[in-house]
Amino acid sequence: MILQVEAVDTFYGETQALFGASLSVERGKVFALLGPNGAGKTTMLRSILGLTRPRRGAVRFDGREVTHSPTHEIARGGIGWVPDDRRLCPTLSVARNLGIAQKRTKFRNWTVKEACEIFSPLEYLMERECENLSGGEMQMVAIARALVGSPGLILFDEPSQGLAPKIVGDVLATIRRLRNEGVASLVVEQNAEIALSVADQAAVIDRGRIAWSGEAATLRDDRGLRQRLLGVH
Ligand SMILES: Nc1ncnc2c1ncn2[C@@H]1O[C@H](COP(=O)(O)OP(=O)(O)OP(=O)(O)O)[C@@H](O)[C@H]1O
Repeated sequence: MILQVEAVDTFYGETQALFGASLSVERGKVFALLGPNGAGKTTMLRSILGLTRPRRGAVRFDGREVTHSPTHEIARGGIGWVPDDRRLCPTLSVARNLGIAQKRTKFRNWTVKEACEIFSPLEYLMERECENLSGGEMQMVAIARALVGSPGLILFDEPSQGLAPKIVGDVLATIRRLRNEGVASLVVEQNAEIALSVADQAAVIDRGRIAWSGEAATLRDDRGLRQRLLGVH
């Protein structure tokens, strides 16, 4: 396993958002965490990165406990993050945004050039300031930025949000390509159909508790189960 989250309880002040939530992501595989608005998906990602620290439970990345490590150290260890609002430096060029994110880790080390070969349209945008990109282009830059950090695992927060169907297709194809390159992904999505189309394993979170976990194919193929867990067809 590249990531193990074990029975975490995470709070915002006195409000508990995760209740004994556990999940495990296998090396080089895609894991989908599904659930409705406010279920705790983003909180799970924040708990893994130490942005909102779990009060109880443990987070292990690449065999090492990181529950109490500073966020920058967790990221440097090889966890990439693609936040739902992208968080690019708007006045800097694509090249600068990627250049400042470049890191070496024990995992495969990616140069800016190699990351751009995965996302071929980026080559033509390198000198463009990020504030002048379309939503889809920003998402591609945000993924490339995660990749030049040479991660063993990338956390995707709602990667389809606000994107046209064609661009969503490109993002899914990219997640599949990263998988072929041995990079694992944890994809948090409200849209189960989209996430299940790329996932190997999946879990459903409901009001801060993991309600189901198993093979993604089981959820993909069982309409009744999907309906019961997610209220969708
Ligand atoms: N900064 C915060 N302060 C207090 N409560 C918060 C904060 N952020 C999230 N919460 C609460 O924690 C719970 C889980 O929220 P979270 O954002 O993790 O859900 P989510 O599944 O990612 O939903 P969405 O898809 O709407 O982002 C919700 O009840 C939310 O209101």
